[in-house]
Parts: sequence; structure tokens; C-alpha cells
Amino acid sequence: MGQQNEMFAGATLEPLPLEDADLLFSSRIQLGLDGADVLRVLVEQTPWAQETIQLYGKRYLQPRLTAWYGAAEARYRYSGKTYEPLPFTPLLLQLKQTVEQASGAAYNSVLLNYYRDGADSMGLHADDEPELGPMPCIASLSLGETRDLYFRHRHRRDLATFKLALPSASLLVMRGRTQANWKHGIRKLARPCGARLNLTFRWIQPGSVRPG
Ligand SMILES: O=C(O)CCC(=O)C(=O)O
Ligand SMILES: [Fe+2]
Repeated sequence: MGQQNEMFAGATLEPLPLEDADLLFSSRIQLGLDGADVLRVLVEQTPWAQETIQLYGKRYLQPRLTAWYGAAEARYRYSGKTYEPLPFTPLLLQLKQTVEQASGAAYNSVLLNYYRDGADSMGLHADDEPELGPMPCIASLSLGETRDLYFRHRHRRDLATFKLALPSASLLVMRGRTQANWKHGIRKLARPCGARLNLTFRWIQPGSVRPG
């Protein structure tokens, strides 16, 4: 990332003090759109799927709905399956541009996660698939209900779990050694809670996954 981009990103995003990570955050970016409208349109118009994951040889339904969009060459492999991206919609392209400008980096794909209520969640994981490269820059835009993102260090037990609330229109950029050193996830909630969408914009190295 060039110095110019760093300066531009610095205009809206603040570094977060988490050891062994490289996080930038804004609790509210300018979307140029009404966040509630974007949430409603994406919830209604996205062809949501509930994918299965394989854990210790058993298959489970993921506790959330997802959709994957991107440039045609941005294929990725996850849990033994190759996913072909849906083509970007005009709305997602507009959000991608906003997030690219705010974060000073480029993305060719976005994973949409729809947490319908407090029972939906995402287990601790790192986004460290080979097609993301060794130091991926991932920009995570949240809409709707505030949920907490938990970070746990992959090796060091002396570092406490780090909790970050992600309100509507917040933008979190995870880059550098963040994925190599930390896992992150969204816990289930016991209290009632409304819908939340999270969009993680990523750069998939073209040609890194062959179809099949
Ligand atoms: O919902 C979130 O904030 C986390 C999403 C995430 O970690 C992912 O898509 O890999
Ligand atoms: Fe993630």
C-alpha cells in the first residue's frame, strides 16, 4: 500500500491498539446512502444460502446466511468446496468503491454474512486461505444491529481476548499479520436482537484457485 493511500485512509480510520495485529477502525463511515435502506435492500434482494461446514468429519449448517460476490476470476475454496462468485450488483459496486476509498485498498470480492437474530453467529476463525495471500487486507462493513467481534490470539495465552463492538456503518480493516496471529468470531446472544449484515471485502489473488 502506498504512502498516499495510507494518508487517505488515515483521514477516516483510526488504528486500534491490539498487539500482533494491524487494525484500522471507524465507528461510522460516510456511506452516501441510508444504512437502513441498504440493509433492507440487501436482505430482500440477495440470493441467501445456508452453507454447510465440515467439522471433525461431520457436516453442520452454518448458523447464518451468506452470499459471495466478485469478479469472475475471484474463485475461492472453503471447507473443501470451490465457490464461484455472483457478479457484483450496482449497489455492491457502490459500497465497494466507498470502502476502497475509506481504506485505501482495492478489493475484487465481497462475502455477505446475514445474522438474522441473536442465535446467528460465526465461530472463531482466521481468514487465512491461500488465495487471500500471506498478509490479506480485509475490510469489514457492518449494517444493522450492533454485534461484538471477539479476537483471540492463536498462540499467546498472555494476551486477553479483545472485544470490539461493530455498530451500523462501522468499518474495520484487518491487515498485516492480523490473520496470522489472531482468530475472530461473533458469539451467539442470549438476549433478543435484530438483524445484522456484515460485508467483508477481500482481494482474491486471480488464478490461485482452479475450478473443480
Ligand atoms: O460478521 C462479522 O463481523 C465477521 C465476519 C467475518 O469474520 C468473515 O466474514 O470472515
Ligand atoms: Fe473473518
